[in-house]
Amino acid sequence: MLSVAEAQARILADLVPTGPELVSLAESWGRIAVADIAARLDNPPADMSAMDGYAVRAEDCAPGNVLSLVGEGPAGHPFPGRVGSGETVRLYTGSVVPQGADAILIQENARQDAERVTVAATPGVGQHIRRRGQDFARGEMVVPAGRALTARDIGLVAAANHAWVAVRRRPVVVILSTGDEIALPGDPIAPGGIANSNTPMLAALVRACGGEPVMLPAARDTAPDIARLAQGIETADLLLTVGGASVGRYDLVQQGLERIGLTVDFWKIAMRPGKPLMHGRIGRVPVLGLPGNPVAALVCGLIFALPAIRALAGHQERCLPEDRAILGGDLPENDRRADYLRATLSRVPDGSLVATAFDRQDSAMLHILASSQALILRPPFAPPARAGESCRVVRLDTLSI
Ligand SMILES: Nc1nc2c(c(=O)[nH]1)N[C@H]1C(S)=C(S)[C@@H](COP(=O)(O)OP(=O)(O)OC[C@H]3O[C@@H](n4cnc5c(N)ncnc54)[C@H](O)[C@@H]3O)O[C@H]1N2
Ligand code: MOO
Repeated sequence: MLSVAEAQARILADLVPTGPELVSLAESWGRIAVADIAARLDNPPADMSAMDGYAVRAEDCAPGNVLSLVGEGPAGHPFPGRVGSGETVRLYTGSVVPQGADAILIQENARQDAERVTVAATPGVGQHIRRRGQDFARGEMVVPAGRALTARDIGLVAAANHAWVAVRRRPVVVILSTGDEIALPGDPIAPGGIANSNTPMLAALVRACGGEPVMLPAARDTAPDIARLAQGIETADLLLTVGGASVGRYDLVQQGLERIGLTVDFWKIAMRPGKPLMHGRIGRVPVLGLPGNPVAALVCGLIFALPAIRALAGHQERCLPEDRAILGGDLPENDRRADYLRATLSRVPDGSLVATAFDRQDSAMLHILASSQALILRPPFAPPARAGESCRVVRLDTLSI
Protein backbone atom coordinates (compact mmCIF):
# COMPACT_ATOMS: atom_id res chain seq x y z
CA MET A 1 0.00 0.00 0.00
CA LEU A 2 1.19 3.49 -0.89
CA SER A 3 2.07 6.01 1.82
CA VAL A 4 0.06 9.23 2.15
CA ALA A 5 2.99 11.32 0.88
CA GLU A 6 3.55 9.07 -2.17
CA ALA A 7 -0.15 9.16 -2.97
CA GLN A 8 -0.24 12.97 -2.71
CA ALA A 9 2.82 13.26 -4.95
CA ARG A 10 1.32 10.99 -7.60
CA ILE A 11 -1.99 12.84 -7.57
CA LEU A 12 -0.30 16.23 -7.88
CA ALA A 13 2.36 15.11 -10.37
CA ASP A 14 0.70 16.03 -13.63
CA LEU A 15 -2.08 18.43 -12.68
CA VAL A 16 -2.11 21.53 -14.87
CA PRO A 17 -3.73 24.76 -13.64
CA THR A 18 -6.82 25.92 -15.49
CA GLY A 19 -6.67 28.66 -18.12
CA PRO A 20 -7.45 32.35 -17.64
CA GLU A 21 -10.73 34.24 -17.54
CA LEU A 22 -11.47 37.92 -17.00
CA VAL A 23 -13.50 38.86 -13.92
CA SER A 24 -14.50 42.20 -12.46
CA LEU A 25 -12.61 43.21 -9.34
CA ALA A 26 -15.63 42.57 -7.12
CA GLU A 27 -15.61 38.93 -8.31
CA SER A 28 -11.90 38.41 -7.93
CA TRP A 29 -11.61 37.71 -4.19
CA GLY A 30 -9.71 34.46 -3.57
CA ARG A 31 -9.02 33.96 -7.28
CA ILE A 32 -5.50 33.39 -8.57
CA ALA A 33 -3.88 36.12 -10.68
CA VAL A 34 -2.71 34.60 -13.97
CA ALA A 35 -0.03 37.20 -14.69
CA ASP A 36 1.84 39.93 -12.86
CA ILE A 37 -0.38 43.01 -12.48
CA ALA A 38 1.39 46.30 -13.14
CA ALA A 39 0.25 49.77 -12.07
CA ARG A 40 -1.24 51.86 -14.86
CA LEU A 41 -0.51 55.13 -13.06
CA ASP A 42 1.53 56.67 -10.28
CA ASN A 43 -0.04 56.65 -6.83
CA PRO A 44 -0.50 59.31 -5.64
CA PRO A 45 -0.85 60.63 -9.21
CA ALA A 46 0.74 63.97 -8.17
CA ASP A 47 2.15 65.58 -5.03
CA MET A 48 -0.94 65.71 -2.81
CA SER A 49 -1.82 67.36 0.48
CA ALA A 50 -2.36 64.95 3.38
CA MET A 51 -4.17 67.61 5.45
CA ASP A 52 -6.69 70.44 5.24
CA GLY A 53 -4.69 73.67 5.26
CA TYR A 54 -2.62 75.93 3.00
CA ALA A 55 0.05 75.34 0.38
CA VAL A 56 3.05 77.44 1.43
CA ARG A 57 6.77 77.95 0.94
CA ALA A 58 8.22 76.81 4.27
CA GLU A 59 10.78 79.66 4.23
CA ASP A 60 7.89 82.21 4.30
CA CYS A 61 6.40 80.71 7.45
CA ALA A 62 8.04 82.33 10.44
CA PRO A 63 5.38 82.59 13.20
CA GLY A 64 3.42 85.83 12.84
CA ASN A 65 4.13 86.20 9.10
CA VAL A 66 1.14 87.15 6.99
CA LEU A 67 0.68 85.43 3.62
CA SER A 68 -1.58 86.56 0.85
CA LEU A 69 -4.22 84.05 -0.20
CA VAL A 70 -4.22 83.82 -4.02
CA GLY A 71 -6.77 81.01 -4.57
CA GLU A 72 -7.88 77.53 -3.67
CA GLY A 73 -7.48 74.04 -5.09
CA PRO A 74 -10.07 71.62 -3.68
CA ALA A 75 -9.57 67.85 -4.24
CA GLY A 76 -10.22 67.11 -7.90
CA HIS A 77 -9.76 70.78 -8.91
CA PRO A 78 -6.04 71.57 -8.96
CA PHE A 79 -5.09 75.23 -8.57
CA PRO A 80 -3.72 76.19 -11.99
CA GLY A 81 -1.12 78.73 -10.92
CA ARG A 82 2.03 78.91 -8.80
CA VAL A 83 2.59 79.82 -5.17
CA GLY A 84 4.96 82.78 -5.24
CA SER A 85 6.99 84.28 -2.41
CA GLY A 86 4.68 85.45 0.41
CA GLU A 87 1.67 83.71 -1.16
CA THR A 88 -0.51 80.80 -0.17
CA VAL A 89 -3.31 78.66 -1.69
CA ARG A 90 -6.15 77.05 0.28
CA LEU A 91 -5.95 73.23 0.03
CA TYR A 92 -7.79 70.24 1.44
CA THR A 93 -6.90 66.60 2.10
CA GLY A 94 -6.36 65.05 -1.33
CA SER A 95 -5.72 68.38 -3.12
CA VAL A 96 -2.89 68.59 -5.65
CA VAL A 97 -0.05 70.74 -4.24
CA PRO A 98 0.48 73.67 -6.62
CA GLN A 99 3.89 74.48 -8.07
CA GLY A 100 6.10 76.70 -5.96
CA ALA A 101 4.78 75.33 -2.62
CA ASP A 102 6.97 72.97 -0.59
CA ALA A 103 4.89 72.41 2.58
CA ILE A 104 1.37 72.33 3.96
CA LEU A 105 0.49 74.68 6.79
CA ILE A 106 -2.35 72.86 8.56
CA GLN A 107 -5.34 75.06 9.24
CA GLU A 108 -4.98 74.58 13.02
CA ASN A 109 -1.67 76.51 12.71
CA ALA A 110 -3.08 79.39 10.65
CA ARG A 111 -5.64 82.17 11.00
CA GLN A 112 -7.46 83.29 7.90
CA ASP A 113 -8.96 86.73 7.63
CA ALA A 114 -10.42 87.33 4.17
CA GLU A 115 -7.39 87.16 1.81
CA ARG A 116 -4.78 87.18 4.57
CA VAL A 117 -3.41 84.09 6.33
CA THR A 118 -1.35 84.56 9.51
CA VAL A 119 1.15 81.81 10.27
CA ALA A 120 1.15 80.42 13.84
CA ALA A 121 3.73 77.62 13.49
CA THR A 122 6.38 76.87 10.87
CA PRO A 123 5.92 73.63 8.84
CA GLY A 124 9.00 71.67 7.82
CA VAL A 125 9.88 71.44 4.12
CA GLY A 126 7.76 68.66 2.59
CA GLN A 127 5.56 68.36 5.65
CA HIS A 128 2.10 66.85 4.99
CA ILE A 129 2.89 66.35 1.30
CA ARG A 130 2.39 62.87 -0.17
CA ARG A 131 4.86 62.65 -3.02
CA ARG A 132 3.82 61.52 -6.47
CA GLY A 133 4.38 57.75 -6.84
CA GLN A 134 5.41 57.23 -3.21
CA ASP A 135 2.94 54.33 -2.89
CA PHE A 136 3.69 52.85 -6.31
CA ALA A 137 4.85 54.08 -9.69
CA ARG A 138 3.38 53.48 -13.15
CA GLY A 139 4.68 50.16 -14.51
CA GLU A 140 5.54 48.81 -11.05
CA MET A 141 4.30 45.27 -10.37
CA VAL A 142 1.72 45.48 -7.59
CA VAL A 143 0.47 41.86 -7.54
CA PRO A 144 2.57 38.90 -8.69
CA ALA A 145 1.23 36.06 -10.83
CA GLY A 146 -0.02 33.15 -8.76
CA ARG A 147 -1.29 35.22 -5.84
CA ALA A 148 -4.69 34.46 -4.32
CA LEU A 149 -6.28 37.90 -4.30
CA THR A 150 -7.18 39.32 -0.89
CA ALA A 151 -9.47 42.28 -0.27
CA ARG A 152 -6.25 44.30 0.24
CA ASP A 153 -4.90 43.20 -3.12
CA ILE A 154 -8.19 44.14 -4.78
CA GLY A 155 -7.95 47.65 -3.31
CA LEU A 156 -4.39 47.89 -4.61
CA VAL A 157 -5.32 46.65 -8.09
CA ALA A 158 -8.22 49.12 -8.23
CA ALA A 159 -5.90 51.96 -7.15
CA ALA A 160 -3.57 50.85 -9.93
CA ASN A 161 -6.49 51.64 -12.28
CA HIS A 162 -7.62 48.18 -13.36
CA ALA A 163 -11.36 47.46 -13.65
CA TRP A 164 -10.95 43.73 -14.17
CA VAL A 165 -8.31 41.12 -13.71
CA ALA A 166 -7.26 37.88 -15.43
CA VAL A 167 -7.59 34.98 -13.00
CA ARG A 168 -7.56 31.22 -13.32
CA ARG A 169 -10.90 29.66 -14.16
CA ARG A 170 -12.43 27.80 -11.20
CA PRO A 171 -11.81 24.10 -11.78
CA VAL A 172 -15.03 22.19 -12.44
CA VAL A 173 -15.16 19.26 -10.02
CA VAL A 174 -17.82 16.64 -10.69
CA ILE A 175 -18.99 14.66 -7.65
CA LEU A 176 -20.49 11.21 -8.17
CA SER A 177 -21.76 9.30 -5.14
CA THR A 178 -22.66 5.66 -5.60
CA GLY A 179 -24.88 3.22 -3.77
CA ASP A 180 -28.39 1.76 -4.00
CA GLU A 181 -28.99 2.92 -0.42
CA ILE A 182 -28.29 6.61 -1.12
CA ALA A 183 -31.27 9.00 -1.10
CA LEU A 184 -31.47 12.75 -1.62
CA PRO A 185 -31.39 14.57 1.74
CA GLY A 186 -35.00 15.44 2.56
CA ASP A 187 -36.52 12.66 0.42
CA PRO A 188 -38.35 9.70 1.98
CA ILE A 189 -35.74 7.11 2.94
CA ALA A 190 -36.50 3.52 1.90
CA PRO A 191 -35.77 0.65 4.32
CA GLY A 192 -31.99 0.28 4.53
CA GLY A 193 -31.53 3.66 2.88
CA ILE A 194 -29.33 6.54 4.03
CA ALA A 195 -29.38 10.27 3.25
CA ASN A 196 -26.58 11.39 0.94
CA SER A 197 -24.27 13.38 3.18
CA ASN A 198 -21.15 12.96 1.08
CA THR A 199 -22.18 14.83 -2.06
CA PRO A 200 -23.17 18.13 -0.40
CA MET A 201 -20.27 17.88 2.06
CA LEU A 202 -17.76 17.42 -0.74
CA ALA A 203 -19.41 20.14 -2.83
CA ALA A 204 -18.82 22.52 0.07
CA LEU A 205 -15.21 21.36 0.28
CA VAL A 206 -14.77 21.95 -3.46
CA ARG A 207 -16.11 25.49 -3.11
CA ALA A 208 -13.85 26.17 -0.16
CA CYS A 209 -10.86 25.06 -2.27
CA GLY A 210 -11.75 27.47 -5.08
CA GLY A 211 -13.49 24.93 -7.34
CA GLU A 212 -16.91 24.84 -8.99
CA PRO A 213 -18.77 21.72 -7.82
CA VAL A 214 -21.16 19.81 -10.06
CA MET A 215 -23.29 17.38 -8.04
CA LEU A 216 -24.46 14.38 -10.07
CA PRO A 217 -27.38 12.24 -8.93
CA ALA A 218 -26.21 9.17 -6.99
CA ALA A 219 -25.44 6.14 -9.18
CA ARG A 220 -27.01 2.73 -8.54
CA ASP A 221 -24.65 -0.08 -7.61
CA THR A 222 -24.23 -1.28 -11.19
CA ALA A 223 -21.31 -0.71 -13.52
CA PRO A 224 -23.54 0.54 -16.39
CA ASP A 225 -25.25 3.12 -14.16
CA ILE A 226 -21.93 4.43 -12.89
CA ALA A 227 -20.66 4.64 -16.49
CA ARG A 228 -23.86 6.35 -17.64
CA LEU A 229 -23.69 9.06 -14.99
CA ALA A 230 -20.02 9.78 -15.64
CA GLN A 231 -20.55 10.16 -19.41
CA GLY A 232 -19.41 13.54 -20.67
CA ILE A 233 -16.77 13.89 -18.00
CA GLU A 234 -14.19 15.04 -20.62
CA THR A 235 -15.12 18.69 -20.08
CA ALA A 236 -14.56 18.59 -16.30
CA ASP A 237 -11.28 19.28 -14.52
CA LEU A 238 -11.61 16.55 -11.88
CA LEU A 239 -13.97 13.67 -11.12
CA LEU A 240 -14.53 12.78 -7.46
CA THR A 241 -16.36 9.51 -6.92
CA VAL A 242 -17.54 8.50 -3.47
CA GLY A 243 -18.21 5.00 -2.25
CA GLY A 244 -18.08 1.72 -4.13
CA ALA A 245 -14.31 1.68 -3.77
CA SER A 246 -13.84 -1.25 -1.42
CA VAL A 247 -13.74 -5.00 -2.00
CA GLY A 248 -17.47 -5.77 -1.67
CA ARG A 249 -19.43 -7.41 -4.46
CA TYR A 250 -21.24 -4.16 -5.17
CA ASP A 251 -18.19 -1.90 -5.03
CA LEU A 252 -18.21 -1.21 -8.74
CA VAL A 253 -16.74 2.24 -9.29
CA GLN A 254 -13.65 0.96 -11.05
CA GLN A 255 -15.55 -1.47 -13.25
CA GLY A 256 -18.10 1.19 -14.11
CA LEU A 257 -15.55 3.85 -14.98
CA GLU A 258 -13.36 1.41 -16.94
CA ARG A 259 -16.26 1.22 -19.39
CA ILE A 260 -15.62 4.87 -20.23
CA GLY A 261 -11.85 4.64 -20.31
CA LEU A 262 -10.61 4.77 -16.70
CA THR A 263 -6.97 3.82 -16.24
CA VAL A 264 -6.06 3.24 -12.60
CA ASP A 265 -2.85 4.66 -11.16
CA PHE A 266 -3.29 3.28 -7.63
CA TRP A 267 -6.02 1.89 -5.42
CA LYS A 268 -5.46 1.50 -1.66
CA ILE A 269 -3.23 3.54 0.55
CA ALA A 270 -1.79 3.10 4.03
CA MET A 271 -4.17 5.51 5.75
CA ARG A 272 -7.04 5.40 8.24
CA PRO A 273 -9.66 6.47 7.53
CA GLY A 274 -9.41 6.06 3.78
CA LYS A 275 -7.72 2.81 2.83
CA PRO A 276 -9.60 2.28 -0.46
CA LEU A 277 -8.58 5.59 -2.07
CA MET A 278 -8.31 5.30 -5.85
CA HIS A 279 -6.48 7.54 -8.33
CA GLY A 280 -6.63 7.34 -12.09
CA ARG A 281 -7.63 9.14 -15.28
CA ILE A 282 -10.36 9.11 -17.85
CA GLY A 283 -8.64 10.64 -20.88
CA ARG A 284 -7.06 13.83 -19.56
CA VAL A 285 -9.43 14.10 -16.59
CA PRO A 286 -7.97 13.05 -13.23
CA VAL A 287 -10.19 10.83 -11.10
CA LEU A 288 -10.09 10.47 -7.32
CA GLY A 289 -12.16 7.65 -5.88
CA LEU A 290 -12.97 8.49 -2.27
CA PRO A 291 -14.18 5.89 0.22
CA GLY A 292 -17.89 5.95 1.00
CA ASN A 293 -17.77 6.21 4.78
CA PRO A 294 -18.46 9.94 5.23
CA VAL A 295 -15.59 10.61 7.63
CA ALA A 296 -13.19 8.78 5.32
CA ALA A 297 -14.60 10.75 2.36
CA LEU A 298 -14.03 14.09 4.08
CA VAL A 299 -10.61 13.26 5.53
CA CYS A 300 -9.42 11.94 2.15
CA GLY A 301 -11.03 15.03 0.63
CA LEU A 302 -8.88 17.25 2.86
CA ILE A 303 -5.66 15.29 2.36
CA PHE A 304 -5.96 14.51 -1.39
CA ALA A 305 -8.84 16.33 -3.12
CA LEU A 306 -8.08 19.70 -1.53
CA PRO A 307 -4.45 19.80 -2.76
CA ALA A 308 -5.57 18.60 -6.20
CA ILE A 309 -8.26 21.27 -6.51
CA ARG A 310 -5.90 23.93 -5.23
CA ALA A 311 -3.30 22.82 -7.79
CA LEU A 312 -5.88 22.97 -10.59
CA ALA A 313 -7.04 26.39 -9.35
CA GLY A 314 -3.44 27.63 -9.54
CA HIS A 315 -2.65 27.90 -5.82
CA GLN A 316 0.99 27.62 -4.87
CA GLU A 317 0.18 26.34 -1.36
CA ARG A 318 -1.48 23.03 -1.95
CA CYS A 319 -1.44 20.63 1.02
CA LEU A 320 -2.89 21.71 4.36
CA PRO A 321 -0.27 22.99 6.77
CA GLU A 322 0.62 20.97 9.86
CA ASP A 323 0.93 22.36 13.38
CA ARG A 324 2.21 20.92 16.60
CA ALA A 325 0.19 20.34 19.74
CA ILE A 326 0.48 18.54 23.06
CA LEU A 327 -1.42 15.30 23.45
CA GLY A 328 -4.34 15.58 25.87
CA GLY A 329 -4.54 11.81 26.38
CA ASP A 330 -2.56 8.60 25.87
CA LEU A 331 -2.60 6.96 22.45
CA PRO A 332 -1.88 3.32 21.65
CA GLU A 333 0.81 2.07 19.29
CA ASN A 334 -0.19 2.49 15.62
CA ASP A 335 -0.25 -0.16 12.90
CA ARG A 336 0.98 0.25 9.32
CA ARG A 337 -1.70 2.80 8.29
CA ALA A 338 -1.13 6.50 8.98
CA ASP A 339 -3.95 7.54 11.30
CA TYR A 340 -5.89 10.81 11.21
CA LEU A 341 -7.64 10.95 14.58
CA ARG A 342 -10.54 13.30 15.10
CA ALA A 343 -9.73 15.52 18.09
CA THR A 344 -10.69 18.58 20.09
CA LEU A 345 -8.30 21.47 20.73
CA SER A 346 -7.88 23.51 23.87
CA ARG A 347 -5.21 25.78 25.35
CA VAL A 348 -3.35 25.39 28.62
CA PRO A 349 -2.44 28.52 30.62
CA ASP A 350 1.00 28.90 28.94
CA GLY A 351 -0.82 29.16 25.57
CA SER A 352 0.15 25.73 24.21
CA LEU A 353 -2.37 23.90 22.08
CA VAL A 354 -3.66 20.60 23.48
CA ALA A 355 -5.17 17.99 21.12
CA THR A 356 -7.37 15.30 22.62
CA ALA A 357 -8.58 12.45 20.42
CA PHE A 358 -12.22 11.38 20.63
CA ASP A 359 -12.63 7.91 22.11
CA ARG A 360 -14.74 6.84 19.14
CA GLN A 361 -13.03 7.03 15.75
CA ASP A 362 -15.66 5.22 13.66
CA SER A 363 -15.46 6.55 10.11
CA ALA A 364 -19.23 6.81 9.82
CA MET A 365 -19.65 9.27 12.72
CA LEU A 366 -20.31 12.68 11.22
CA HIS A 367 -21.33 14.36 14.47
CA ILE A 368 -17.88 13.72 15.93
CA LEU A 369 -16.25 14.86 12.69
CA ALA A 370 -18.22 18.12 12.74
CA SER A 371 -17.28 18.66 16.41
CA SER A 372 -13.58 18.06 15.74
CA GLN A 373 -11.19 20.99 15.71
CA ALA A 374 -8.18 19.03 14.49
CA LEU A 375 -6.90 15.77 13.14
CA ILE A 376 -4.04 14.21 15.09
CA LEU A 377 -1.54 12.63 12.68
CA ARG A 378 -0.13 9.28 13.75
CA PRO A 379 2.55 7.96 11.39
CA PRO A 380 2.65 4.27 10.49
CA PHE A 381 4.07 2.13 13.33
CA ALA A 382 4.14 5.08 15.77
CA PRO A 383 4.96 3.78 19.28
CA PRO A 384 2.48 4.36 22.12
CA ALA A 385 2.28 8.06 23.06
CA ARG A 386 1.59 9.56 26.49
CA ALA A 387 -0.44 12.61 27.40
CA GLY A 388 1.85 15.66 27.42
CA GLU A 389 3.99 14.49 24.48
CA SER A 390 4.17 16.57 21.32
CA CYS A 391 2.12 15.49 18.27
CA ARG A 392 1.42 16.63 14.71
CA VAL A 393 -2.01 18.07 13.96
CA VAL A 394 -3.91 19.44 11.00
CA ARG A 395 -6.13 22.19 12.34
CA LEU A 396 -9.71 22.19 11.17
CA ASP A 397 -10.86 25.08 13.38
CA THR A 398 -8.91 27.66 11.38
CA LEU A 399 -9.91 26.27 7.99
CA SER A 400 -13.57 27.38 7.66
CA ILE A 401 -14.26 24.12 5.84
N1 LIG B 1 -13.86 -6.66 3.85
C1 LIG B 1 -13.53 -5.36 3.82
N2 LIG B 1 -14.49 -4.45 4.00
C2 LIG B 1 -14.19 -3.16 3.99
C3 LIG B 1 -12.86 -2.75 3.82
C4 LIG B 1 -11.87 -3.71 3.60
O1 LIG B 1 -10.69 -3.42 3.44
N3 LIG B 1 -12.27 -5.02 3.61
N4 LIG B 1 -12.58 -1.40 3.87
C5 LIG B 1 -13.45 -0.62 4.71
C6 LIG B 1 -13.13 0.74 4.58
S1 LIG B 1 -11.66 1.25 5.24
C7 LIG B 1 -13.99 1.65 4.06
S2 LIG B 1 -13.66 3.34 4.13
C8 LIG B 1 -15.21 1.26 3.40
C9 LIG B 1 -15.24 1.95 2.05
O2 LIG B 1 -16.10 1.36 1.27
P1 LIG B 1 -16.63 1.96 -0.09
O3 LIG B 1 -15.80 3.07 -0.57
O4 LIG B 1 -16.83 0.82 -0.99
O5 LIG B 1 -17.99 2.61 0.35
P2 LIG B 1 -19.43 1.96 0.38
O6 LIG B 1 -19.34 0.52 0.69
O7 LIG B 1 -20.13 2.36 -0.84
O8 LIG B 1 -20.01 2.75 1.61
C10 LIG B 1 -19.43 2.65 2.88
C11 LIG B 1 -20.43 3.23 3.90
O9 LIG B 1 -20.63 4.59 3.64
C12 LIG B 1 -21.99 4.87 3.37
N5 LIG B 1 -22.08 5.84 2.29
C13 LIG B 1 -21.62 5.67 1.05
N6 LIG B 1 -21.87 6.76 0.29
C14 LIG B 1 -22.52 7.61 1.09
C15 LIG B 1 -23.06 8.90 0.89
N7 LIG B 1 -22.97 9.52 -0.32
N8 LIG B 1 -23.67 9.54 1.92
C16 LIG B 1 -23.76 8.89 3.11
N9 LIG B 1 -23.24 7.68 3.37
C17 LIG B 1 -22.65 7.03 2.37
C18 LIG B 1 -22.57 3.55 2.94
O10 LIG B 1 -23.93 3.48 3.14
C19 LIG B 1 -21.77 2.58 3.80
O11 LIG B 1 -22.35 2.51 5.07
O12 LIG B 1 -15.27 -0.11 3.23
C20 LIG B 1 -14.92 -0.85 4.41
N10 LIG B 1 -15.18 -2.23 4.17
O1 MOO C 1 -11.33 4.33 5.29
MO1 MOO C 1 -12.21 3.35 6.19
O2 MOO C 1 -12.92 4.75 6.86
O3 MOO C 1 -10.81 3.28 7.35
O4 MOO C 1 -13.39 2.69 7.26
